[in-house]
Amino acid sequence: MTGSVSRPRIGIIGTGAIGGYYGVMLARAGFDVHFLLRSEFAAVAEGGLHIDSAVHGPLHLSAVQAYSQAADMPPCDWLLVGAKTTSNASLAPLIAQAAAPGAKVLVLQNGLEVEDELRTLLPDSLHLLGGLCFICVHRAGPGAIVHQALGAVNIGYHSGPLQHDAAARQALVEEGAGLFQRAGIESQAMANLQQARWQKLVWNVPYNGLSVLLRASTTPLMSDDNSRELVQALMAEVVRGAQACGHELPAGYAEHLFKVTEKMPDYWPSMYHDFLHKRALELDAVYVRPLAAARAAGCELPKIQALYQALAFIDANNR
Ligand SMILES: NC(=O)C1=CN([C@@H]2O[C@H](COP(=O)(O)OP(=O)(O)OC[C@H]3O[C@@H](n4cnc5c(N)ncnc54)[C@H](OP(=O)(O)O)[C@@H]3O)[C@@H](O)[C@H]2O)C=CC1
Ligand SMILES: CC(C)(CO)C(=O)C(=O)O
Repeated sequence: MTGSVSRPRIGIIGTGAIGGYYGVMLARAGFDVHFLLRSEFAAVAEGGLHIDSAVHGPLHLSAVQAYSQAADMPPCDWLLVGAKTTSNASLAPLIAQAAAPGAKVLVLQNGLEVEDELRTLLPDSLHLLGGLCFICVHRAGPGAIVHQALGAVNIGYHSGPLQHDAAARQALVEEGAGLFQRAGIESQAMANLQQARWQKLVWNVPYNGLSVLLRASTTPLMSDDNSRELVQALMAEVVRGAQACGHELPAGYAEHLFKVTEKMPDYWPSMYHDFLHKRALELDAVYVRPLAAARAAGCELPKIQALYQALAFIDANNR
């Protein structure tokens, strides 16, 4: 038995900052949420999930339906993937194990083409969607998540049984956005997932990489003339790359994100946390694939290329 249409069963594949935050919000809204964990399983099964949120105050989900094996999870109607892109290939069998027939798999990750590898490894009967999270969250300890700001999730359809039925595809994406909206989270259905992914890269390409390269969070990056100029130049290259690939981003989008960042609390992007904890950096998703896509469209992005080369060196020497 899966959940009902009005109360679908939701599985979280990878309960870190993103998976934990959205999973807790959905559970608090009354959804039947099941959490797959790895290193933090024992701590969460015993003590629950704690969110220290600057927006909602302290939140505690005490009775967490926690699993250390996907095979033990009940069949889920929606699966939210909250692990890093660097582990996608190894996640595919876990997703398939936890999926109800015809389930919707929503990949809550940054980067370009992150669904492509998963698609080849998942059954054709599963819908694959991408979700772009505009949020500042990080893990502070086992089962402990800090939510500093924002929270919206924009969703688009990638592939699956509805690939050739635009109206049904749109309805499914709206159903996904509706889950988040019912949990008080802003969520929009995006008509074009690839464009939405390029749009998100306008933020992640400069700030994720520069935080690692310069060991600097957003406040110092936004307080220095040289780093401000570099952020703007990198943003402009992402916009150019997107354009070369056929995605005209909304006018003034880079300027808008630059201003949003000036108003954000001081923030260390998720790539910096990976660097700090000696985990693999999401370089393929955030740099390699956008660079390759732009190059294939005849567009070189030299500043992003240089940033990537420096990060690849740092990543190789950090593990
Ligand atoms: N943090 C943020 O503010 C934002 C993050 N993003 C994107 O969201 C994605 C997730 O990032 P984030 O939440 O920060 O990452 P985290 O490192 O906090 O969380 C990843 C989680 O996945 C778990 N995991 C990985 N592999 C498995 C597995 N095989 N079985 C079970 N659990 C597994 C990890 O467990 P373990 O502890 O064992 O490693 C960890 O709990 C990334 O693509 C990131 O770029 C997007 C927007 C904002
Ligand atoms: C841009 C930001 C900080 C929130 O909008 C984010 O989503 C990220 O860290 O990837």
